[in-house]
Amino acid sequence: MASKVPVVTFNNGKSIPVLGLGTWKSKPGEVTQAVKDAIDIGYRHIDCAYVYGNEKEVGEALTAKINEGVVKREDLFITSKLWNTFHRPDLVRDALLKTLENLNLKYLDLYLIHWPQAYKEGGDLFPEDASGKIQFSDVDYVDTWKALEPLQKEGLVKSLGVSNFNSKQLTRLLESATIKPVTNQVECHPYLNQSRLKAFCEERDIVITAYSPLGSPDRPWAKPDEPQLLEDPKLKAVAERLGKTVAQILIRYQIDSGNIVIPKSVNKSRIASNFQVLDFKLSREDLDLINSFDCNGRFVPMTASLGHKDHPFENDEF
Ligand SMILES: NC(=O)C1=CN([C@@H]2O[C@H](COP(=O)(O)OP(=O)(O)OC[C@H]3O[C@@H](n4cnc5c(N)ncnc54)[C@H](OP(=O)(O)O)[C@@H]3O)[C@@H](O)[C@H]2O)C=CC1
Ligand SMILES: CC(=O)C(C)=O
Repeated sequence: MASKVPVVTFNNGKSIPVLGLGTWKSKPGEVTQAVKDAIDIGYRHIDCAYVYGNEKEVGEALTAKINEGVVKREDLFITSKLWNTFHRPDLVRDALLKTLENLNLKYLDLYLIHWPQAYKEGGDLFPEDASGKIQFSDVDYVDTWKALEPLQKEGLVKSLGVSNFNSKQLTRLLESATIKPVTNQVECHPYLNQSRLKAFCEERDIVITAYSPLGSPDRPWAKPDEPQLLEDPKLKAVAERLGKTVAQILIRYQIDSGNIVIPKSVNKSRIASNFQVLDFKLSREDLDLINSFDCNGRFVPMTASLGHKDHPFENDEF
Protein backbone atom coordinates (compact mmCIF):
# COMPACT_ATOMS: atom_id res chain seq x y z
CA MET A 1 0.00 0.00 0.00
CA ALA A 2 1.55 3.33 -1.09
CA SER A 3 2.03 5.98 1.62
CA LYS A 4 -0.20 9.01 1.27
CA VAL A 5 1.56 12.21 0.22
CA PRO A 6 0.95 15.19 2.54
CA VAL A 7 -0.90 18.12 1.01
CA VAL A 8 -0.52 21.90 1.08
CA THR A 9 -3.71 23.96 1.29
CA PHE A 10 -3.92 26.81 -1.20
CA ASN A 11 -5.26 30.30 -0.48
CA ASN A 12 -8.57 29.17 -2.06
CA GLY A 13 -9.00 26.20 0.31
CA LYS A 14 -8.12 23.52 -2.27
CA SER A 15 -5.19 21.23 -1.60
CA ILE A 16 -2.27 19.88 -3.62
CA PRO A 17 -0.01 16.88 -2.89
CA VAL A 18 3.42 18.29 -1.97
CA LEU A 19 5.21 15.85 -4.28
CA GLY A 20 4.40 15.45 -7.97
CA LEU A 21 5.95 13.99 -11.10
CA GLY A 22 7.48 16.36 -13.68
CA THR A 23 7.05 15.56 -17.37
CA TRP A 24 9.27 18.03 -19.28
CA LYS A 25 11.60 16.12 -21.65
CA SER A 26 9.78 12.85 -20.96
CA LYS A 27 9.53 11.46 -24.46
CA PRO A 28 6.06 10.61 -25.74
CA GLY A 29 7.20 6.97 -26.01
CA GLU A 30 8.27 6.88 -22.36
CA VAL A 31 5.90 9.15 -20.51
CA THR A 32 2.80 6.93 -20.58
CA GLN A 33 4.63 4.16 -18.76
CA ALA A 34 6.32 6.64 -16.42
CA VAL A 35 2.98 8.15 -15.36
CA LYS A 36 1.41 4.70 -14.95
CA ASP A 37 4.37 3.60 -12.80
CA ALA A 38 4.16 6.80 -10.78
CA ILE A 39 0.45 6.29 -10.06
CA ASP A 40 1.08 2.66 -9.05
CA ILE A 41 3.85 3.84 -6.72
CA GLY A 42 1.53 6.40 -5.09
CA TYR A 43 2.03 9.70 -6.94
CA ARG A 44 -1.24 11.57 -7.38
CA HIS A 45 0.11 14.87 -8.73
CA ILE A 46 1.41 15.18 -12.30
CA ASP A 47 2.93 18.39 -13.71
CA CYS A 48 2.27 18.87 -17.43
CA ALA A 49 2.45 21.64 -20.02
CA TYR A 50 1.18 22.06 -23.56
CA VAL A 51 4.69 22.97 -24.73
CA TYR A 52 6.13 19.66 -23.50
CA GLY A 53 4.47 18.00 -26.51
CA ASN A 54 3.45 14.90 -24.54
CA GLU A 55 0.11 15.73 -22.93
CA LYS A 56 -1.74 13.18 -25.05
CA GLU A 57 0.55 10.40 -23.84
CA VAL A 58 0.23 11.58 -20.23
CA GLY A 59 -3.54 11.50 -20.75
CA GLU A 60 -3.38 7.90 -21.97
CA ALA A 61 -1.78 6.89 -18.68
CA LEU A 62 -4.35 8.81 -16.62
CA THR A 63 -7.24 7.27 -18.56
CA ALA A 64 -5.77 3.79 -18.22
CA LYS A 65 -5.31 4.07 -14.45
CA ILE A 66 -8.80 5.54 -13.97
CA ASN A 67 -10.33 2.77 -16.14
CA GLU A 68 -8.39 0.08 -14.23
CA GLY A 69 -9.91 1.44 -11.02
CA VAL A 70 -6.48 2.23 -9.52
CA VAL A 71 -7.45 5.88 -8.98
CA LYS A 72 -10.49 8.08 -9.34
CA ARG A 73 -10.25 11.37 -11.20
CA GLU A 74 -10.89 13.26 -7.99
CA ASP A 75 -7.87 11.58 -6.35
CA LEU A 76 -5.53 12.98 -9.00
CA PHE A 77 -4.06 16.48 -9.13
CA ILE A 78 -3.24 17.50 -12.70
CA THR A 79 -1.49 20.74 -13.57
CA SER A 80 -0.91 22.19 -17.02
CA LYS A 81 0.33 25.49 -18.39
CA LEU A 82 -0.73 28.06 -20.95
CA TRP A 83 2.07 28.51 -23.49
CA ASN A 84 3.51 31.90 -24.48
CA THR A 85 1.92 31.94 -27.96
CA PHE A 86 -1.61 31.76 -26.49
CA HIS A 87 -1.56 34.77 -24.15
CA ARG A 88 -3.88 36.90 -26.26
CA PRO A 89 -7.21 36.84 -24.39
CA ASP A 90 -9.20 35.47 -27.35
CA LEU A 91 -6.84 32.45 -27.56
CA VAL A 92 -6.82 31.45 -23.91
CA ARG A 93 -10.00 29.37 -23.68
CA ASP A 94 -9.22 27.32 -26.79
CA ALA A 95 -5.70 26.68 -25.51
CA LEU A 96 -7.12 25.27 -22.29
CA LEU A 97 -9.69 23.19 -24.20
CA LYS A 98 -6.89 21.72 -26.34
CA THR A 99 -4.94 20.75 -23.23
CA LEU A 100 -8.06 19.16 -21.72
CA GLU A 101 -8.64 17.25 -24.95
CA ASN A 102 -4.99 16.09 -24.98
CA LEU A 103 -5.17 14.91 -21.38
CA ASN A 104 -8.67 13.45 -21.87
CA LEU A 105 -9.91 15.36 -18.84
CA LYS A 106 -12.98 17.48 -18.16
CA TYR A 107 -11.13 19.83 -15.81
CA LEU A 108 -7.61 20.64 -14.61
CA ASP A 109 -6.77 20.98 -10.95
CA LEU A 110 -4.38 23.82 -11.72
CA TYR A 111 -3.64 25.93 -14.79
CA LEU A 112 -0.63 28.23 -14.85
CA ILE A 113 0.52 31.04 -17.08
CA HIS A 114 3.77 29.28 -18.04
CA TRP A 115 5.86 32.47 -18.45
CA PRO A 116 4.95 36.15 -18.15
CA GLN A 117 6.32 36.96 -21.60
CA ALA A 118 4.13 36.46 -24.67
CA TYR A 119 5.32 35.26 -28.09
CA LYS A 120 3.86 36.02 -31.51
CA GLU A 121 0.52 34.27 -31.76
CA GLY A 122 -0.79 31.78 -34.21
CA GLY A 123 2.11 29.71 -35.49
CA ASP A 124 5.08 27.84 -34.07
CA LEU A 125 5.45 27.49 -30.32
CA PHE A 126 8.86 29.15 -30.70
CA PRO A 127 8.15 31.56 -33.61
CA GLU A 128 11.48 32.65 -35.07
CA ASP A 129 12.31 35.42 -37.51
CA ALA A 130 14.69 34.91 -40.43
CA SER A 131 17.69 35.39 -38.14
CA GLY A 132 16.48 32.73 -35.71
CA LYS A 133 15.36 35.18 -33.02
CA ILE A 134 12.09 34.51 -31.19
CA GLN A 135 9.31 36.89 -32.25
CA PHE A 136 7.68 38.53 -29.26
CA SER A 137 4.14 39.74 -28.66
CA ASP A 138 3.33 42.64 -26.35
CA VAL A 139 0.18 41.10 -24.82
CA ASP A 140 0.12 42.00 -21.14
CA TYR A 141 0.02 39.01 -18.74
CA VAL A 142 -2.60 40.94 -16.71
CA ASP A 143 -4.95 40.72 -19.69
CA THR A 144 -4.15 37.01 -20.04
CA TRP A 145 -5.02 36.51 -16.37
CA LYS A 146 -8.33 38.32 -16.86
CA ALA A 147 -9.14 35.83 -19.63
CA LEU A 148 -8.30 32.91 -17.34
CA GLU A 149 -10.50 33.92 -14.41
CA PRO A 150 -13.84 33.09 -16.11
CA LEU A 151 -12.50 29.63 -16.95
CA GLN A 152 -12.23 28.82 -13.26
CA LYS A 153 -15.77 30.10 -12.75
CA GLU A 154 -16.86 27.86 -15.64
CA GLY A 155 -15.38 24.83 -13.84
CA LEU A 156 -12.73 24.02 -16.44
CA VAL A 157 -9.99 24.56 -13.84
CA LYS A 158 -10.13 24.30 -10.05
CA SER A 159 -7.26 26.71 -9.37
CA LEU A 160 -5.18 29.25 -11.25
CA GLY A 161 -1.55 30.13 -10.81
CA VAL A 162 1.53 31.50 -12.49
CA SER A 163 5.01 30.30 -13.29
CA ASN A 164 8.28 32.18 -13.64
CA PHE A 165 6.78 35.44 -12.37
CA ASN A 166 9.09 37.80 -10.47
CA SER A 167 7.97 39.86 -7.47
CA LYS A 168 7.18 42.99 -9.52
CA GLN A 169 5.08 41.01 -11.98
CA LEU A 170 3.18 39.34 -9.15
CA THR A 171 2.56 42.72 -7.54
CA ARG A 172 1.11 44.06 -10.80
CA LEU A 173 -1.03 40.97 -11.25
CA LEU A 174 -2.38 41.13 -7.70
CA GLU A 175 -3.41 44.77 -8.20
CA SER A 176 -6.08 43.79 -10.71
CA ALA A 177 -6.75 40.07 -10.18
CA THR A 178 -10.12 39.10 -8.79
CA ILE A 179 -8.85 35.53 -8.33
CA LYS A 180 -5.50 35.36 -6.55
CA PRO A 181 -2.89 32.97 -7.99
CA VAL A 182 -2.45 29.98 -5.67
CA THR A 183 1.14 29.22 -6.62
CA ASN A 184 4.16 30.59 -8.44
CA GLN A 185 6.03 27.68 -10.03
CA VAL A 186 9.70 28.64 -10.27
CA GLU A 187 13.13 27.06 -10.47
CA CYS A 188 14.21 26.19 -6.94
CA HIS A 189 17.05 24.09 -5.50
CA PRO A 190 20.03 24.68 -3.23
CA TYR A 191 21.94 26.74 -5.84
CA LEU A 192 18.88 29.02 -6.35
CA ASN A 193 16.86 28.79 -3.16
CA GLN A 194 14.59 31.74 -4.03
CA SER A 195 14.58 32.95 -0.42
CA ARG A 196 13.43 36.50 -1.27
CA LEU A 197 10.76 35.48 -3.79
CA LYS A 198 9.58 32.80 -1.36
CA ALA A 199 9.24 35.31 1.50
CA PHE A 200 7.42 37.70 -0.84
CA CYS A 201 5.00 34.94 -1.94
CA GLU A 202 4.47 33.66 1.60
CA GLU A 203 3.41 37.13 2.74
CA ARG A 204 0.74 37.00 0.06
CA ASP A 205 -0.32 33.39 0.76
CA ILE A 206 1.05 32.12 -2.55
CA VAL A 207 2.94 28.84 -2.31
CA ILE A 208 6.12 28.15 -4.25
CA THR A 209 6.24 25.09 -6.50
CA ALA A 210 9.88 24.11 -7.04
CA TYR A 211 10.79 23.09 -10.56
CA SER A 212 14.10 21.53 -11.62
CA PRO A 213 14.64 20.47 -7.98
CA LEU A 214 17.42 18.04 -8.99
CA GLY A 215 19.20 20.66 -11.12
CA SER A 216 17.65 19.52 -14.41
CA PRO A 217 20.67 17.46 -15.56
CA ASP A 218 18.89 16.51 -18.82
CA ARG A 219 18.13 20.13 -19.83
CA PRO A 220 18.90 20.40 -23.55
CA TRP A 221 21.42 23.25 -23.16
CA ALA A 222 23.50 21.59 -20.40
CA LYS A 223 27.28 21.83 -20.91
CA PRO A 224 29.67 19.21 -19.51
CA ASP A 225 31.67 21.75 -17.47
CA GLU A 226 28.61 23.18 -15.66
CA PRO A 227 28.08 22.30 -11.99
CA GLN A 228 25.93 19.20 -11.36
CA LEU A 229 23.73 19.51 -8.31
CA LEU A 230 23.34 15.74 -7.96
CA GLU A 231 27.14 15.41 -7.87
CA ASP A 232 27.78 18.18 -5.34
CA PRO A 233 30.21 16.81 -2.71
CA LYS A 234 28.58 18.83 0.11
CA LEU A 235 25.17 17.38 -0.73
CA LYS A 236 26.69 13.92 -1.09
CA ALA A 237 28.08 14.28 2.44
CA VAL A 238 24.62 15.14 3.83
CA ALA A 239 23.06 12.24 1.92
CA GLU A 240 25.70 9.79 3.16
CA ARG A 241 25.34 10.92 6.75
CA LEU A 242 21.56 10.44 6.62
CA GLY A 243 21.64 7.21 4.59
CA LYS A 244 19.67 8.75 1.69
CA THR A 245 20.34 9.52 -1.97
CA VAL A 246 21.21 13.08 -3.02
CA ALA A 247 17.92 13.21 -4.96
CA GLN A 248 15.99 12.27 -1.81
CA ILE A 249 17.77 15.04 0.12
CA LEU A 250 16.96 17.55 -2.64
CA ILE A 251 13.28 16.56 -2.68
CA ARG A 252 12.97 16.57 1.11
CA TYR A 253 14.74 19.95 1.19
CA GLN A 254 11.82 21.42 -0.75
CA ILE A 255 9.13 19.75 1.33
CA ASP A 256 10.77 20.83 4.60
CA SER A 257 11.09 24.36 3.22
CA GLY A 258 7.32 24.45 2.71
CA ASN A 259 7.44 24.15 -1.08
CA ILE A 260 5.68 21.82 -3.49
CA VAL A 261 8.17 19.80 -5.53
CA ILE A 262 7.91 18.10 -8.94
CA PRO A 263 11.01 16.00 -9.81
CA LYS A 264 10.95 14.46 -13.29
CA SER A 265 11.93 10.88 -14.07
CA VAL A 266 10.97 8.29 -16.64
CA ASN A 267 12.85 5.53 -14.83
CA LYS A 268 10.70 3.31 -12.61
CA SER A 269 13.29 2.77 -9.90
CA ARG A 270 14.12 6.49 -9.73
CA ILE A 271 10.40 7.39 -9.75
CA ALA A 272 10.08 5.01 -6.78
CA SER A 273 13.13 6.21 -4.87
CA ASN A 274 12.15 9.87 -5.36
CA PHE A 275 8.87 8.96 -3.63
CA GLN A 276 10.65 7.41 -0.63
CA VAL A 277 10.95 10.73 1.16
CA LEU A 278 7.93 10.63 3.41
CA ASP A 279 9.53 8.83 6.36
CA PHE A 280 12.21 11.35 7.33
CA LYS A 281 12.70 15.10 7.84
CA LEU A 282 15.73 17.35 7.56
CA SER A 283 16.81 19.10 10.74
CA ARG A 284 16.88 22.91 11.00
CA GLU A 285 20.69 22.68 10.95
CA ASP A 286 20.72 20.69 7.70
CA LEU A 287 18.20 23.04 6.09
CA ASP A 288 20.39 26.02 7.04
CA LEU A 289 23.47 24.24 5.72
CA ILE A 290 21.78 23.45 2.39
CA ASN A 291 20.43 27.01 2.16
CA SER A 292 24.02 28.25 2.46
CA PHE A 293 24.86 26.61 -0.92
CA ASP A 294 22.87 29.29 -2.78
CA CYS A 295 24.93 30.91 -5.55
CA ASN A 296 22.19 32.42 -7.76
CA GLY A 297 22.76 29.42 -10.04
CA ARG A 298 19.99 29.22 -12.59
CA PHE A 299 19.71 26.16 -14.86
CA VAL A 300 16.66 27.42 -16.82
CA PRO A 301 17.48 31.06 -17.74
CA MET A 302 15.14 31.21 -20.78
CA THR A 303 17.76 33.06 -22.84
CA ALA A 304 15.55 32.78 -25.94
CA SER A 305 13.34 35.53 -24.46
CA LEU A 306 16.13 37.96 -23.53
CA GLY A 307 15.14 41.48 -24.53
CA HIS A 308 11.41 40.85 -23.96
CA LYS A 309 9.80 43.60 -21.86
CA ASP A 310 8.38 40.90 -19.57
CA HIS A 311 11.41 38.63 -19.27
CA PRO A 312 11.27 37.80 -15.55
CA PHE A 313 14.99 37.36 -14.88
CA GLU A 314 16.45 40.31 -16.77
CA ASN A 315 15.64 43.58 -15.04
CA ASP A 316 14.39 42.83 -11.55
CA GLU A 317 16.33 41.43 -8.61
CA PHE A 318 13.86 38.72 -7.64
N1 LIG B 1 7.33 26.03 -15.19
C1 LIG B 1 8.45 25.91 -15.85
O1 LIG B 1 8.88 26.81 -16.60
C2 LIG B 1 9.25 24.67 -15.70
C3 LIG B 1 8.68 23.56 -15.14
N2 LIG B 1 9.40 22.41 -14.98
C4 LIG B 1 8.70 21.24 -14.40
O2 LIG B 1 9.53 20.71 -13.34
C5 LIG B 1 9.84 19.36 -13.63
C6 LIG B 1 11.18 18.97 -13.04
O3 LIG B 1 12.23 19.74 -13.56
P1 LIG B 1 13.29 19.22 -14.65
O4 LIG B 1 13.87 20.41 -15.26
O5 LIG B 1 12.65 18.20 -15.51
O6 LIG B 1 14.46 18.57 -13.83
P2 LIG B 1 14.71 17.74 -12.50
O7 LIG B 1 15.51 18.62 -11.62
O8 LIG B 1 13.48 17.12 -12.00
O9 LIG B 1 15.70 16.63 -13.06
C7 LIG B 1 15.30 15.64 -13.97
C8 LIG B 1 16.51 14.83 -14.35
O10 LIG B 1 17.02 14.15 -13.19
C9 LIG B 1 17.09 12.75 -13.46
N3 LIG B 1 16.69 12.07 -12.22
C10 LIG B 1 15.46 11.94 -11.70
N4 LIG B 1 15.50 11.30 -10.52
C11 LIG B 1 16.79 10.99 -10.29
C12 LIG B 1 17.46 10.30 -9.26
N5 LIG B 1 16.82 9.81 -8.21
N6 LIG B 1 18.82 10.14 -9.36
C13 LIG B 1 19.49 10.64 -10.43
N7 LIG B 1 18.90 11.30 -11.45
C14 LIG B 1 17.56 11.48 -11.38
C15 LIG B 1 16.13 12.50 -14.60
O11 LIG B 1 16.52 11.39 -15.37
P3 LIG B 1 15.53 10.12 -15.65
O12 LIG B 1 14.26 10.66 -16.22
O13 LIG B 1 16.31 9.30 -16.61
O14 LIG B 1 15.35 9.47 -14.31
C16 LIG B 1 16.31 13.78 -15.40
O15 LIG B 1 17.48 13.70 -16.17
C17 LIG B 1 9.79 19.31 -15.17
O16 LIG B 1 9.82 18.01 -15.67
C18 LIG B 1 8.54 20.11 -15.42
O17 LIG B 1 7.40 19.33 -15.15
C19 LIG B 1 10.73 22.38 -15.30
C20 LIG B 1 11.35 23.46 -15.87
C21 LIG B 1 10.65 24.69 -16.14
C1 LIG C 1 10.69 23.38 -19.17
C2 LIG C 1 9.81 24.51 -19.28
O1 LIG C 1 8.75 24.49 -18.72
C3 LIG C 1 10.20 25.62 -20.04
C4 LIG C 1 11.58 25.72 -20.52
O2 LIG C 1 9.42 26.49 -20.25
